[in-house]
This record gives sequence, structure tokens and C-alpha cells, in this order.
Amino acid sequence: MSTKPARSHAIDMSAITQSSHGQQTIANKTSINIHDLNLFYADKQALHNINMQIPEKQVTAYIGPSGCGKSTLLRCINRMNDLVDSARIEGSICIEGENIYRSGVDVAALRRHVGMVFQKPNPFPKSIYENVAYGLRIQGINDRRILDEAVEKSLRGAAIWDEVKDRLQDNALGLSGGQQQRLVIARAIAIEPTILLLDEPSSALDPISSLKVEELINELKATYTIVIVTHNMQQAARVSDFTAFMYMGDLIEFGDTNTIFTNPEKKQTEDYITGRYG
Ligand SMILES: Nc1ncnc2c1ncn2[C@@H]1O[C@H](COP(=O)(O)OP(=O)(O)OP(=O)(O)O)[C@@H](O)[C@H]1O
Repeated sequence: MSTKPARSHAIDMSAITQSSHGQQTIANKTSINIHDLNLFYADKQALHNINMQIPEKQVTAYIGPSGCGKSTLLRCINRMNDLVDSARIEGSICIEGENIYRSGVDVAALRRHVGMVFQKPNPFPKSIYENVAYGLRIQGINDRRILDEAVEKSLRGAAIWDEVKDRLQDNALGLSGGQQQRLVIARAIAIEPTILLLDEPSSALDPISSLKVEELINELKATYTIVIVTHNMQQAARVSDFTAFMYMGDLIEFGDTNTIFTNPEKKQTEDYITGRYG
């Protein structure tokens, strides 16, 4: 088997929508369709012809060695790479059928639709309540009753309500790291996105907080399409339904997590998941 990455990686999702009777079933609607995506930082190419269809209301994990392009690919999904002057993109990403890279797209609206949580919890130096209400306030919503409802719903959704309900006016920076990360997830879901991008959301957390975030991801997928970057392969195996293995800017293999971890098609994937390199 060749160890050189192929340059085109159209993934046939029909392979994973085959029922036990051999009939095709529609397992999950595609939420995000990445098509022939290339990304360059100045003249250095960081992503090579990525093609993948990310299913709706499932957890998709990006794994691969440091520098392989996981975060870059994740950030393409809500156009965070627009903030990097040297970044140039070719190809398309369609969300619910609409190419988010076509000219005239309202990027602020896109980011309301596609929420993002980073590795290091980044609450604002404001009260717990105002952190969650923030996204609504900037949309001009100031009605106390609407905000109260949204804050409670989001904190419940992020599995942190019971821990903070009696101190909503306390500064969010006084929460533990694990609580801060769940608060930031509450802030992200308060504006009712359909997609959540999580860039190593628990790598800065202790094992118990990390497990809580994993349990939360498992609950959130009933409502949101989730794409997560993780260095931790056990975590990918535990939380994700689908896994994409990347190497040096190439998408090497993408499929259901169980297959990727137990019976990968490509030798490179096998070498990585068995710890032979990376
Ligand atoms: N803003 C940037 N400007 C220039 N090059 C960048 C920038 N961000 C990332 N890169 C380069 O793009 C490549 C992919 O980086 P990226 O951060 O996406 O990888 P990663 O797989 O997420 O890595 P890690 O697991 O270490 O976070 C690397 O070679 C990196 O140095």
C-alpha cells in the first residue's frame, strides 16, 4: 500500500449508509459539504483538495498529528480564516446548500449559524448571566424576560445550570476552567446556531472536567451538528460518530469512527491510531 497521500479524497458516504440488507438508506442528511478545498497561507499550501460531507446532528472528529491542518480546516467552516491576511481559499463549503465562500455572504450571520468554542476557555470579564446573554444583546435583544429564559435554557443545555443558578451575577472568571468551558458552550448555543465547531475543547481541562465536556457533547448532538478537533484519540473514539484522519494537509481517510479505529482502509491511518507515528 502506498504511503504517499493521494491528492484527491472524495469520500463516498454511501458506504456508511448501507443497511444490513445491502439496501441504501439515508442515514443522515449532509450538513456541511466541503468541495475541492485548498487553503494557502501565503505561498504555503496547508490544505490539499479536501472533499468531505459532514452529516447533520452527528459528531465528526478531526484527528492527525500536530500541524496537519485540523484547526485550519475547522476554521474554514465559519470563515475564521478570513481574519488571517495571508490565507487564501479555493473551492467551496456549502452549508445547507449555500456556498459560504460566494461573494456577498454575510459572515456575521454565518458565524451566528456556526458557533465556535476554542481550546482555552475564553469567558468575558463579565457576569455569568451577561456572558450568556451577550450574543442576544448584540442582536439588540434586551427584554429581560427573553434574556432570562435564553440564559437559563442555554446554561441547562450546557449542563452547568445547577452549578451556577444561584450566582448568575458573579464574575465568570471566578469559575473553574471546566465550568468556564461549559459556560462558553452555553454562550455559543444561546444564539441558537445549527453547527458547533469545537477546537480541542477539553485539552486545557482536568480529566473530570474533560469527561463532563464529553458527556455534554454527547447530549448536544441531538440538536447540533458538531465538528471537533482533538489530539486525544481516546476522546475521538468516545465522542465522535465519524472521524477524519488528516496528514500534512491531506484528508487521508474519513468514515464512521468504529471503522476508522478498528478497521481503517489506509495504512497511514492505521499507523497513526496504533501510535506508530505522530
Ligand atoms: N495563521 C497562520 N499563518 C501561517 N501558517 C499557519 C497559520 N495557521 C496555521 N499555519 C500553518 O498551517 C499548517 C496547519 O496548521 P493547523 O494549526 O491547522 O494544524 P493542526 O493540525 O490544527 O495542528 P495542532 O494539532 O498542532 O493544533 C501548519 O503548518 C501551520 O504552521
